[in-house]
Amino acid sequence: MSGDTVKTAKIIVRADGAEVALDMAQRLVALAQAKKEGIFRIALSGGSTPKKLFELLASPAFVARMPWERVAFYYGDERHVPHDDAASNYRMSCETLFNHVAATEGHVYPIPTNGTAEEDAASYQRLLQAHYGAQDLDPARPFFDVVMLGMGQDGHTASLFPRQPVLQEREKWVATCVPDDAPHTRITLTYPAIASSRHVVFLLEGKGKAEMFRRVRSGDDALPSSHVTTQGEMTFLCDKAVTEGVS
Ligand SMILES: O=C1O[C@H](COP(=O)(O)O)[C@@H](O)[C@H](O)[C@H]1O
Repeated sequence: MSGDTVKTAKIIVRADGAEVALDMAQRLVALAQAKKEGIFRIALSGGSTPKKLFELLASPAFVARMPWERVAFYYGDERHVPHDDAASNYRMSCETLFNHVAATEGHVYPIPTNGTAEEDAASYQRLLQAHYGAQDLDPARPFFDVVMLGMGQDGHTASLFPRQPVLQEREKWVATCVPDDAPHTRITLTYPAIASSRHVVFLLEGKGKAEMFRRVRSGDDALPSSHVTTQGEMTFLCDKAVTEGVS
């Protein structure tokens, strides 16, 4: 496996957000179809960027092509709010995708938010460990087939926010984070859990992401996104506005 970092990641540029979503949907279908045995495990990103992708996956063309019965959906991060809250990543994914595709029933694993944040993070870690079949991650056996990530305008990814202790976490797979300048306590995959992947794909669109993308690619260590690694391949899937002016 490649063992990519953000510096070695491939950059793919598409015309606009619709083309980014189409590329990602096609990529997910191709990877899921290519995996002939076992469950295809995807960690979804939150925020607004993946909406178009989720809607596309719920469209008839993709419903027909995705081998849903072999696909399991997890979450890279969640706001610690009830699942019906407007800020919930799970709620957004249900409204745009899961409520429309019956075949996903029983294959979606939301981060729980009904206990304390610490309890819910520990509970999600136990679920991942049970699905992995071990307490410790083995670099030779990545858990996720695909981890989808976004990037905030402060350089955060998943809910790995600047200046927060979660950035030093190397043991837990799932941890809490209280951003100092963004709403909601968060629950997030940690760096080692994200690294336990065959593919990491950053989905980026809009000129608001250009500056952070430029800084991450140029190795700005202050940004949480700069420290993402994977045991497999990493790709930045961007629209033109993100990469304009970035070498
Ligand atoms: O808070 C979050 O922000 C990032 C970026 O979100 P976007 O709205 O700019 O797409 C997202 O990737 C993360 O999952 C989310 O919880």
